[in-house]
Amino acid sequence: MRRYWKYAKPYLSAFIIGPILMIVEVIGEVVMPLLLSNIIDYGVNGGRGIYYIIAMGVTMVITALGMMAGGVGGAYFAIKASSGFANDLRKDLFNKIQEFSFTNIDQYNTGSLITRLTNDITQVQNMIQMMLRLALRAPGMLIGALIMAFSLNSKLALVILCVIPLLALAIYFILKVAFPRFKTMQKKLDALNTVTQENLINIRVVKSFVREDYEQDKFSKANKDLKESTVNAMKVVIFTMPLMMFAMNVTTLAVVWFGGNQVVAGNMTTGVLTAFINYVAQILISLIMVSMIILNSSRALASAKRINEVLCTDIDLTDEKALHKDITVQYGKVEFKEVYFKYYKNNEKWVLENVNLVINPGETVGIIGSTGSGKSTLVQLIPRLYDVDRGEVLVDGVNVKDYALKNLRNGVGIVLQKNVLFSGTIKDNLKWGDENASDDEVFKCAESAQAQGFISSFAEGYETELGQGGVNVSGGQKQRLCIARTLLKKPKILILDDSTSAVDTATEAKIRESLKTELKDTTKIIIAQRISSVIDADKIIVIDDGKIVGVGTHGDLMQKCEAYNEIYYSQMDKKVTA
Ligand SMILES: Nc1ncnc2c1ncn2[C@@H]1O[C@H](COP(=O)(O)OP(=O)(O)OP(=O)(O)O)[C@@H](O)[C@H]1O
Repeated sequence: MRRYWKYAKPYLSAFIIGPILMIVEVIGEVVMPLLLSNIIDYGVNGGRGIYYIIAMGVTMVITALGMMAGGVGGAYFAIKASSGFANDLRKDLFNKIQEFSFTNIDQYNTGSLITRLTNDITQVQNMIQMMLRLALRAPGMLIGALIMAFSLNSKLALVILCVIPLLALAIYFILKVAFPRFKTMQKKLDALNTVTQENLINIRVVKSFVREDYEQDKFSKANKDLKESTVNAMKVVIFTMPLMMFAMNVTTLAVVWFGGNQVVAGNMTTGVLTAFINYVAQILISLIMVSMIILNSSRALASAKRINEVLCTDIDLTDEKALHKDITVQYGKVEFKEVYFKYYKNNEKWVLENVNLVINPGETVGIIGSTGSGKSTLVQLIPRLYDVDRGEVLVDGVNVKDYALKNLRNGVGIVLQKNVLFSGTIKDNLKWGDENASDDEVFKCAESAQAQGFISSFAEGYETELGQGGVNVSGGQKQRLCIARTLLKKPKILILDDSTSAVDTATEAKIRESLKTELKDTTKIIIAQRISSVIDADKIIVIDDGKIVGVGTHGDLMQKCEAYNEIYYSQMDKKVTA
């Protein structure tokens, strides 16, 4: 609750004025039946005449207008407060996700995060809006109508009191059943969002594998699960309304029966009975409102817990304890000292084991190894995308944990293996590396990444709009744009994680050449599948099953590293066969 108070505070005036205005409506609702009873008893039956009836009628119209103003104002402030609250909460939730480390991101699936950012917040917003409109109105109406009913005829009012505990008990049981069902419903919505999102992102793969039927079945199942869990939860809600109506009708019948007898016996007037029936209706309607508030709150509570889960996630990778927050990467020296790492902390096997390594400023270092040997994992430790479990990674002699994350990552440019572009123009995408870069700088980096040629061939050049994820450029073009984007960052350490795999060898050689001549002082770490991509490197690191099994130039490794020889000859064989 303390967490949510923060979001209510900026809208405190709306949170207070809204319910107060709703009270105006309640007062009107309580007064109206009394005015009606006066018209019947004193105007019609009591013979006070037409002017009395008109005066009462006018009072009723004025009261109704007041009620309308209160209702509209109350609703307006309720909407203002609840949407402001939801807006700020959504923003904070999104910001929190931006702070997530890679490990945190691995914990949640994207569909679930989308549900939490959208539907779950909407549930909380609806609950707040409902609360502000009804939280004072329902109890106000209940108490007001009860007082009026007792003051009109206390014996008859006892009939109403009998039904209240029964209803309260029924609501309690309904809620007990409803809460877990709402929780399940939100989980099913997560699953549906995940299936939908995965399908839409990978629609081209689905089509190329002709797996539409399979995907349709998968979607239908998730959709059916959601439908069933919704029906299951709503059954409880469906049951609430008729139960309330039943109680209302039985109570009204009892009041008409006992009240009617009193009218016949001359102990009660028709006007009072009419007013009484109105109050009974108000009492039961307010009970329905209370039950709706509670029911909706239980749904919103399930959502609030899910939102809280994200907000309370411990960010396992922060720079809070960094000792040198103000320093930046100056030279680009990288050292690994007895580094051990694994993704799943309960696993026995290390993904990286006892890694010791020194990469000097300005060096070009190639990393070679079989798939899954740990190459990407190794380089991701440099900009602290993951933290080591044992040992330390140093940049310019300082532990990466002691840098401000922003400074470290500004100094280390990494082109990830699974890199994506964003919707927007090519220039927008490149400027992602440095939003203040001049056009000349953008052109220069595109040139170095060998992207200038194909960009100029597009009719719109740098203003060409890229589709979502960069769908309208080829794989190799996309890789070159990603490299250019990273070059704009002017990093001291440049890491290319298999970033030229889709680029032809001649273009790749040109990229290597331009990196060599134009980024002389930058430390370049290049992960590659092809030995030809790193053959000229100052140093090649060979990784096998998470361990470094060879470090040296191509010549050194050919002489002393068996694993390197295996890779080399397997690639030469392929070449000969090809
Ligand atoms: N996010 C992750 N969560 C859990 N395990 C992971 C994750 N990323 C990689 N792994 C595992 O860690 C090991 C090393 O993976 P890594 O991506 O570093 O290999 P790689 O040498 O770069 O492979 P490739 O050449 O195929 O890109 C593999 O066994 C892989 O399954």
